[in-house]
Amino acid sequence: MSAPLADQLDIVIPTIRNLDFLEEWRPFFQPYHLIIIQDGDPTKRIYVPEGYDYELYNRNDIERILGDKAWAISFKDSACRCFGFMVSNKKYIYTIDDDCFVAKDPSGKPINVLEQHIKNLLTPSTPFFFNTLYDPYREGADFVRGYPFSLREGVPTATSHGLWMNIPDYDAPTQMVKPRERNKRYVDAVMTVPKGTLYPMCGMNLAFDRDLIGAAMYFGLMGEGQPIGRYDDMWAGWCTKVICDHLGVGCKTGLPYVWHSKASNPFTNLRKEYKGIFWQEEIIPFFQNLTLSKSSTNVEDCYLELADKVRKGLGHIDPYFSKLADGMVAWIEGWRLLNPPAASLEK
Ligand SMILES: O=c1ccn([C@@H]2O[C@H](COP(=O)(O)OP(=O)(O)O[C@H]3O[C@@H](CO)[C@H](O)[C@H]3O)[C@@H](O)[C@H]2O)c(=O)[nH]1
Ligand SMILES: [Mn+2]
Repeated sequence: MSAPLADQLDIVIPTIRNLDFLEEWRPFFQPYHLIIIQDGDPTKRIYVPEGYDYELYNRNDIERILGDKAWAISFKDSACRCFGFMVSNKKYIYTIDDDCFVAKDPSGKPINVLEQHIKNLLTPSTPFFFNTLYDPYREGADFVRGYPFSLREGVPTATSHGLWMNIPDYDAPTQMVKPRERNKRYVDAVMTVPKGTLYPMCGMNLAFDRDLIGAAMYFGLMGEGQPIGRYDDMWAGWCTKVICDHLGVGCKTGLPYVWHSKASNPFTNLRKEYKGIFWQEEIIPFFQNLTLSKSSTNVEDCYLELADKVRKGLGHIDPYFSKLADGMVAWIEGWRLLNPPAASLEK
């Protein structure tokens, strides 16, 4: 099996259950280093299948490493995975949920998600003009007639958002009215999300370039003690997309697919996400109308400017958003603590 960039990519897995799913992924994942974020009870022992190279962090580790900034990392929510993005020192991250397994393409061939995500990340994005034949850099495709040649070089790709066969990532209301709906449709396409368009980024099967967008991949304040859950990846998706648009880098969605095996409880999910369902009707226009200043030329500065705009622009909805803005600042402080600029390392 191919294991591209095995020395440049970490796999981040949040888990509050177990890691048995890694047995099925072994042919594809074993060459890579894993960063496991153990959520919930830190005294519980999580078994990692033999033969994997990994580091594992539980809540005690997060508190020990981040100290007075640890509060910004969620507890009892998959949002905890972003701590893995912070501690990694690799250029690329792939994150996957522990109930996602190897899917098969229409020919029955098992899908090597890392191979496809890396292809997506290493080929340019086309956010400024939509190519109707989808990914023009793919074997057997190209830019179609009328596509401006001045734009055909594309821009660097920051994120690669994969999809899911079987259990789709639906919100609780949709899941409640369509409990038996399964995604059986394999769409053989990768496309760039156009500039100025937001998208619902799901953390289930996601890869990104840490150098290009890692510092904005904060999954927010969710789970225990918070008024909202299951909007962790959505929050990160909105923040990263406006910053990618500002910095002129791209976000792709489509291939590869994973097999999402388990539907979480829609009633529990409704309790977690209901505030998000009506808050997002104000949050999304906020992001759609947001512009970042020209002086914000790197991800960290963009993110701190965004935190300030969140405090001012969303604080009226609920005091939660001021706390979330504080969390965004604490996240960058933690990011800088664990990822000091290269120059400061030379001293
Ligand atoms: O308290 C928790 C709950 C879960 N996890 C780990 O996070 C992922 C996703 O958990 P699960 O599969 O139960 O949730 P889904 O509803 O299928 O996930 C979708 O909703 C998003 C919620 O944010 C999530 O990213 C989507 O994939 C598993 O690995 C759990 O073990 C946790 O760490 N803490
Ligand atoms: Mn799941």
